[in-house]
Amino acid sequence: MRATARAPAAGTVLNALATGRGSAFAIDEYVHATVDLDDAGEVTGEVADFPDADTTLIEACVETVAREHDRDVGGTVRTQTAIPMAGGLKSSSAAANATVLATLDALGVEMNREDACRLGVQAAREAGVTITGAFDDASASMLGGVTVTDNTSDELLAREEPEWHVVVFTPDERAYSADADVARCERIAGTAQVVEELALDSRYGEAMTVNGFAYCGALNFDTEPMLDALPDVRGVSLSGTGPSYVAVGTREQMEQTQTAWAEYEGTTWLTTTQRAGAQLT
Ligand SMILES: Nc1ncnc2c1ncn2[C@@H]1O[C@H](COP(=O)(O)OP(=O)(O)O)[C@@H](O)[C@H]1O
Ligand SMILES: O=C(O)C1=C[C@@H](OP(=O)(O)O)[C@@H](O)[C@H](O)C1
Repeated sequence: MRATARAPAAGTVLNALATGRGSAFAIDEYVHATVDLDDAGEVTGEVADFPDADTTLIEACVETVAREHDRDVGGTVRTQTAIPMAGGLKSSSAAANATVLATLDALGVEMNREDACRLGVQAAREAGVTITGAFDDASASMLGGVTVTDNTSDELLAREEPEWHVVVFTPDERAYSADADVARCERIAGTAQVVEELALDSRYGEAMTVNGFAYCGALNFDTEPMLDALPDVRGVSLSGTGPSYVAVGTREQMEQTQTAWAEYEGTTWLTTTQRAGAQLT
């Protein structure tokens, strides 16, 4: 019983740590998962090229799906990706979604993608890799496009399919979401509510930029990369709890921003929004 799936990474419009409400958009970069099920009783995870990576999340995803469908399984789960872990680009949500879809397929059971996504969120909570459950990031990755969610109830508030060019800058350091200073984020709840109103009004670019300045302040990240991109882009923000930054706009605007960001140490790349979401492969 082997199955494979892929799920896209994502960038942030609104970080949910302040209010529990968040918004994210899928990008055209993927985490691939391969699930092999047997009757061994134990699930073992592996991240390709990272032998020391924490595999708790992907193992929890296989176990959560099996439990939900009253199955007692063991086996292996392996992810492969070029997306950095703990980079703010939702590799954890993408890894969970790809693993959940592959596990469902290996078990031969069907489930709608929104509910499948909620299983991955449940597993992420169990694995302790998230603060709010991150249904915002998980839904963007599972469904594609941009989503706005309430992570306190795992409810989808809005979803659209914008076509933006995207540029990403990932400094070399890492920032685990579970280590973020939530108390500092809660102090900017008023600003986060303004960002939510902009997002629910489909003003995603402006929402992103307000989110970026507010969360750079709360989480102590440099605002300089945002200033480099402004005023010419549609939106620019710190992604998630950092350290990556994302900007959206036209291809030409993204190329200009990439040139500016190439001056920093780290990796920059151009991509686009992704509208199809996670898929079996
Ligand atoms: N590609 C992956 N394969 C397996 N597990 C992953 C992967 N990416 C992230 N994770 C899990 O998620 C944790 C990092 O979560 P988080 O800090 O939210 O990262 P990100 O911002 O990249 O989503 C890792 O410690 C690991 O448990
Ligand atoms: O753990 C969480 O609840 C969250 C983590 C953040 O993302 P990253 O995992 O990308 O840092 C944030 O953007 C999201 O809204 C909620």
